[in-house]
Amino acid sequence: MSAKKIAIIGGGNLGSAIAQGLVKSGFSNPADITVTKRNTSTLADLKAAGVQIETDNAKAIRQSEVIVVALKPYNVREVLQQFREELDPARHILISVVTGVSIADLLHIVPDMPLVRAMPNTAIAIQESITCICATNTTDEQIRYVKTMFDQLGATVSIDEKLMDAATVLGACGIAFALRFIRANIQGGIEIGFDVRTASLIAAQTVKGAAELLIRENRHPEEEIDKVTTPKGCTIAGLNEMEHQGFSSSLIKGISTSYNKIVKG
Ligand SMILES: NC(=O)C1=CN([C@@H]2O[C@H](COP(=O)(O)OP(=O)(O)OC[C@H]3O[C@@H](n4cnc5c(N)ncnc54)[C@H](O)[C@@H]3O)[C@@H](O)[C@H]2O)C=CC1
Ligand SMILES: O=C(O)[C@@H]1CCC=N1
Repeated sequence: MSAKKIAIIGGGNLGSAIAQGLVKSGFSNPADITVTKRNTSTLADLKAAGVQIETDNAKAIRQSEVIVVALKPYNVREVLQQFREELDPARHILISVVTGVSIADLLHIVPDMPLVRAMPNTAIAIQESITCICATNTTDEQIRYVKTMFDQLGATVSIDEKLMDAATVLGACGIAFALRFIRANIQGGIEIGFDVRTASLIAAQTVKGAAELLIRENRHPEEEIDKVTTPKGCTIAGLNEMEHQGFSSSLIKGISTSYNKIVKG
């Protein structure tokens, strides 16, 4: 269990998912986590789990050593300005999970801070995130701490900051892309005869199995696809029809559109 106290500034979708993961993993004692939000009514479950809920960011920062900033990109600068006097480079580590706001931008507001940019996804709530990280002004001990924390909440990859926007699309937006793929499978499953609950279970477990084949066995997708596609069989017939309809192309174009949205606005 982590001895450090953690403040999560912005208890929205991602901020509260991080708090849930920290509690579930046992990495932090719930009482050592403070989540802030202006309207705290949506944080009742975290409160019931023993997490401290606050509206006062300055107070949360004063009582913590690790500060996770989970604010929207458009208000992070303004809110960070409001509590920057509370941040002490000798005491605090700042972790920003904010999309598209660079280390240079953040250091402009809070100079000299040990700073980590991290890009997790919402599966962090159940310790299944992939979290990409990069850091500046951090000691080896601080970066080890942050990596250990995110390792408890899934898997961690250290990347160059220039890949952070790409990490956002592939890892964080990727949850929505994967879920839309599963939803389409469920809709197809219902059309060919399953009730929605059974179709959902089969579709989700099948995607989980496919992912585990890659993660655990370190295989290339096409190697596994070859094992499924019987010559003249139904899999290759379906796959080819999907490709004629632009399946891979639409995914690649979607990924590149998401990326351009971050980079070009
Ligand atoms: N939702 C996701 O899957 C992911 C989001 N991100 C990034 O994480 C950040 C947060 O995203 P979400 O959680 O989706 O947004 P959100 O809008 O759900 O959460 C932001 C929270 O900050 C709160 N807030 C606003 N002003 C505040 C203040 N002065 N003090 C304390 N709290 C304040 C809002 O009430 C809101 O609950 C964004 O920068 C987003 O791009 C990154 C990866 C994944
Ligand atoms: O859609 C967004 O802008 C944020 C960033 C990654 C996931 N959600």
